[in-house]
Amino acid sequence: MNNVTKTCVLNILRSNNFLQRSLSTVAPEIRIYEVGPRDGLQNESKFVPTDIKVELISKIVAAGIKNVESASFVSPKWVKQMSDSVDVMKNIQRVPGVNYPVLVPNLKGYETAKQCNVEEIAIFPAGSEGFSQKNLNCSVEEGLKRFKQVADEAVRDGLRVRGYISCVVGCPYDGPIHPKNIAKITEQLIAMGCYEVSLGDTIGVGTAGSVRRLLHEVLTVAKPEQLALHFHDTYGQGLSNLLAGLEFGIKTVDSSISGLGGCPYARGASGNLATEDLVYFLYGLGVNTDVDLVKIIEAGRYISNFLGKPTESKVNRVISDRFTNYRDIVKLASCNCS
Ligand SMILES: CC(C)(COP(=O)([O-])OP(=O)([O-])OC[C@H]1O[C@@H](n2cnc3c(N)ncnc32)[C@H](O)[C@@H]1OP(=O)([O-])[O-])[C@@H](O)C(=O)NCCC(=O)NCCSC(=O)C[C@@](C)(O)CC(=O)[O-]
Repeated sequence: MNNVTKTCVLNILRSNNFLQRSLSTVAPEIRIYEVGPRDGLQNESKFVPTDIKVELISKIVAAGIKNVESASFVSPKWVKQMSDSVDVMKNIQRVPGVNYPVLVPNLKGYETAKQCNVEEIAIFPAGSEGFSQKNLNCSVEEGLKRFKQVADEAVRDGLRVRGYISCVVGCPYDGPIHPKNIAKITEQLIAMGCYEVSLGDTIGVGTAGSVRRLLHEVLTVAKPEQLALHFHDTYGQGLSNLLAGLEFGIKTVDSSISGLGGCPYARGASGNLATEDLVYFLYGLGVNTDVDLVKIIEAGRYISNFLGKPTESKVNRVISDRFTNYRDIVKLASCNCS
């Protein structure tokens, strides 16, 4: 073995030890925050009728997911797919203990959200100037001012406020984004009263390396329990990015049924990390999840069939119908196929 090979092997062994040590500190429970009915559908050109959206939400909840972002009170001129959000919120059968948050861009959207008796809203400044202009028609600073007005009202009304930051690693218009910029916005969102800030890799360019660099910076202003990870899977890095994030003690993960998703104002953005792939991955880690993968797979097939396109979830694609009990899939994911 030459010296270069020896160094490589040593580095791999060291990183494996590090991985095992850090995985033992991974929380036994992970909170899954489903964004499919909003982030997943907003980019679909075929209009999804209200009853299909409502049925999708109900199937996801029936599978055991407790947080389902269900609608978006943005301008219908900007995102037509979300134009029936009031009807969606009025028609879902709310199950006690389940959180049905909605996206809100400004005070006008907030007033509509309030009329729908929501308990949690999400505000969503951009991490880059280019994306802010395209997505919100204003600068990052103006966006933050606007979102502070919304957060002030919501906190006063006793609602929970979640913050997203988009383009936390890279922007389709401005290129790479410095982690310090994201830490600064995170700090501002927490000061506005956000109980959690979801770090959005909107165009999915992140890697385990860039996610680590980002988290090193953001964790100087926030605790792990104040953060969530939101990865689009454009370059197939979603799960490895997630593993990098879990090593920092973050316990909330956003995902989208069937891997749907993308942003109409972010060129090149593809779907989010698929919920089916996430649940299978968590089974394999032995992380406690009360989610029934068989039912989640059914929900993914339901919406993919409606949209008339194949699922983006690898797990959904390969798990055959012979699995009728999610415990069999847990065994498979744990390599315990007796
Ligand atoms: C922010 C605005 C509204 C500014 O849009 P604007 O055109 O600058 O708004 P305006 O204040 O000038 O108003 C223009 C018209 O829109 C109406 N309007 C204004 N607001 C609303 C509202 N809330 N609901 C209904 N109507 C509204 C308003 O009443 C007026 O109507 P008019 O007088 O012309 O008839 C617009 O840019 C917008 O809606 N943007 C949102 C776009 C969007 O939803 N993008 C996808 C979100 S996903 C994302 O950001 C990333 C994330 C969160 O998923 C994380 C990740 O993936 O990384």
